[in-house]
Amino acid sequence: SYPIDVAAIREDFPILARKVGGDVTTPGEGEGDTEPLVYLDNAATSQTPKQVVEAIVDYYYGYNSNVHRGIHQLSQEASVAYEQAHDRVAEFVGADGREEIVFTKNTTEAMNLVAYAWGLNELGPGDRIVLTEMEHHASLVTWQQLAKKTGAEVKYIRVDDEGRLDMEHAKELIDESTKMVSVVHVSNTLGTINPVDELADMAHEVGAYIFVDGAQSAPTRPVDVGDIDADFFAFSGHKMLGPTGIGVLYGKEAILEETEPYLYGGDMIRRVTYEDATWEDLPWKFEAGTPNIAQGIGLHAAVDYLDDVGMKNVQRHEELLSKYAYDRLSEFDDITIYGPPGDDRGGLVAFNLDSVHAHDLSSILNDSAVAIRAGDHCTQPLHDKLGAAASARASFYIYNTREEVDELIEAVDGARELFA
Ligand SMILES: Cc1ncc(COP(=O)(O)O)c(CN[C@@H](CS)C(=O)O)c1O
Repeated sequence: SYPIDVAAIREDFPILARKVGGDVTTPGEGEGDTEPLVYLDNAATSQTPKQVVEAIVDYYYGYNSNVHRGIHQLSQEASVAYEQAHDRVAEFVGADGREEIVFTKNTTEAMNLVAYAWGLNELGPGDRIVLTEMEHHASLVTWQQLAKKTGAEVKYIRVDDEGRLDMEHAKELIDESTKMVSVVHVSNTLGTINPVDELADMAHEVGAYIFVDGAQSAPTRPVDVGDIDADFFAFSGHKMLGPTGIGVLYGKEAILEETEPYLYGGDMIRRVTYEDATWEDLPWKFEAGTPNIAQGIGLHAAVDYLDDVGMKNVQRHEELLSKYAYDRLSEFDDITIYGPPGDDRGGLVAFNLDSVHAHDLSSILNDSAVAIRAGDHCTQPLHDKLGAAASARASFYIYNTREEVDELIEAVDGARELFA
């Protein structure tokens, strides 16, 4: 049975009562918007509950100020709130404390921070970076380009026909020359849930670090970075009920302590002379300039909201919806679904309807007020491997229902008839 009271949850998301189908040049519901929205693009970005918006409004109405600088009360209140947001996120992912939690713009920036603050100094010819064939461009392109700059080499763990990692191949690739293993926890295209704890052991056995891309896992299941033994773990606030403009890099304190910053400026320094500078304590050393304060406070509220729902309940809800969608899509022999079976995947299903290009399908579904994603989902090499220029993807979250999956199927049926 579904563990979440979706009707109650949906009350917290005004946008889910939206009607669509009208003019797109004027933002928000307007004339011609008559069809109730079915939002199934949560892997791209989730919706935002009132509680998060109100936390941000409270900040701007009540204690907006710059952090770590002013002595006046507003600045102290803003600083306390911003620091407590770090503490709350640390608790959410099982980090030891705020020293291990760097706020970034998003997952992409968190990846680049490690590549350029750690990788540029540590990697060179003869060193190996091990990725997987299912990596998102945020990690794949980042490490690929860093390898070009440093002379390191990149190797990709194979993905099998069911969309799972070939762990024998992983063992082969993760060798003594390996310095970094960067792997997506839950694939945003296949829905595959990777054995990141096993991969962490393999990396540590050869003295390498592991970077876990948690963009699709932190929002959708309990995460404990200690259990995984991740050296780095990244995720984005906008995929977990938070605002855009806030992401998180978790890093083991000892590693962050010995890593030089790569963005310089105010806030991240302790003492500056004309000759040199010394750095602020963690995590501030990695947060140069005025941070996204309101967004950090919004993320704090999002984490509180998710914890109230319960991450095990979030995971279960997603698994049930995803399996239901997988089973219903599997009823058709002209639909190709990518990734593992419906009972062994995260809360998303990427597929193609044989007779209809994914973009056309998405456009037709949009005509039925069903919002899904179509394209390569920032995994172009994976799509090349799948032999698909693009795919359609439905992705679910805590406010979606079985009835919405039925609407998806009905709209796909309609597209089939249109192109039959
Ligand atoms: C596994 C994974 N890793 C990194 C990112 C990047 O997150 P940012 O907040 O954009 O930095 C994403 C975001 N994937 C979106 C946009 S391509 C999707 O529709 O699938 C992701 O899914």
